[in-house]
Amino acid sequence: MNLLNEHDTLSLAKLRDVLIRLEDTIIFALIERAQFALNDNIYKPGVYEYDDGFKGSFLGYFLHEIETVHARVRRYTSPDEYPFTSPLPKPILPLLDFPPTLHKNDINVNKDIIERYLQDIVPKICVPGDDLNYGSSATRDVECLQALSKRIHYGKFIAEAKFMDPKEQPTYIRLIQAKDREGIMELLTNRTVEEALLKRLRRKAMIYGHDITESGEIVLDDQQPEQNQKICADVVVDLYERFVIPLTKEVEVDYLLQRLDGWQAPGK
Ligand SMILES: C=C(O[C@@H]1C=C(C(=O)O)C=C[C@H]1O)C(=O)O
Repeated sequence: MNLLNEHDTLSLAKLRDVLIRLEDTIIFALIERAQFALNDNIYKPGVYEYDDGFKGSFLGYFLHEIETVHARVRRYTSPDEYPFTSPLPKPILPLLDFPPTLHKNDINVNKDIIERYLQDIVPKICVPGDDLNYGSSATRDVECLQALSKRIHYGKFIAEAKFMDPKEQPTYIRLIQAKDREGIMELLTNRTVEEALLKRLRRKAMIYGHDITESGEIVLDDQQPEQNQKICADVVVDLYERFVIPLTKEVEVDYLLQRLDGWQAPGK
């Protein structure tokens, strides 16, 4: 997808559209996970013994294997990040001329995201207990984590777009040079966008979380409103409010703090 605007810099509007689309991905991934019980055993180390000596939980093993494949494959498209000794084929698609850090970690699930997902989200969306669907549960966890990680790491692109806004750039440069984390955070925060997002998310979670009949009615049981919701809208809103948005902004600030390293403003 082309995320550039008419000046060939990243378009903030297009990036925001991507984040809106990712809301759907995340809600549906959570709905998929919520079909299965908590299955705590997949999060405990020592339940299985792995052939290759891996120590950790079943989910940890699963993620480790998946990320290894991603890293192996990705070196063809982002060779700068993988200092392998053998020469690598040139990427088929030319990489956009962004700072190399923009490409890093865009798929890797990081520790913070995993911890908060396991402590805060899974116990709220799954019934406690064990239905022995370990493979299915772990697969859904991987999908949730990848979607969350992607969304949160999009903060780098968002931050780049904000930095390239000519009206804002001088202020960003001043704050970055002063290493003023709070000032950068304040400048990149857009409360109107955040409020609109949370409202939209609640409606989406409510709508996507209900079945719809062939004539288009939403199946609601007034006697048991909780029972026929596949996912609780409050949990999804809370997830974004306390976890997804703050981490995205953290990524934005971290990205901007290193934005001037080795950079010269055009024309200087
Ligand atoms: C992502 C952006 O930056 C910030 C983070 C937001 C988010 O994570 O949803 C929303 C608005 C901004 O406060 C944006 O401006 O769109």
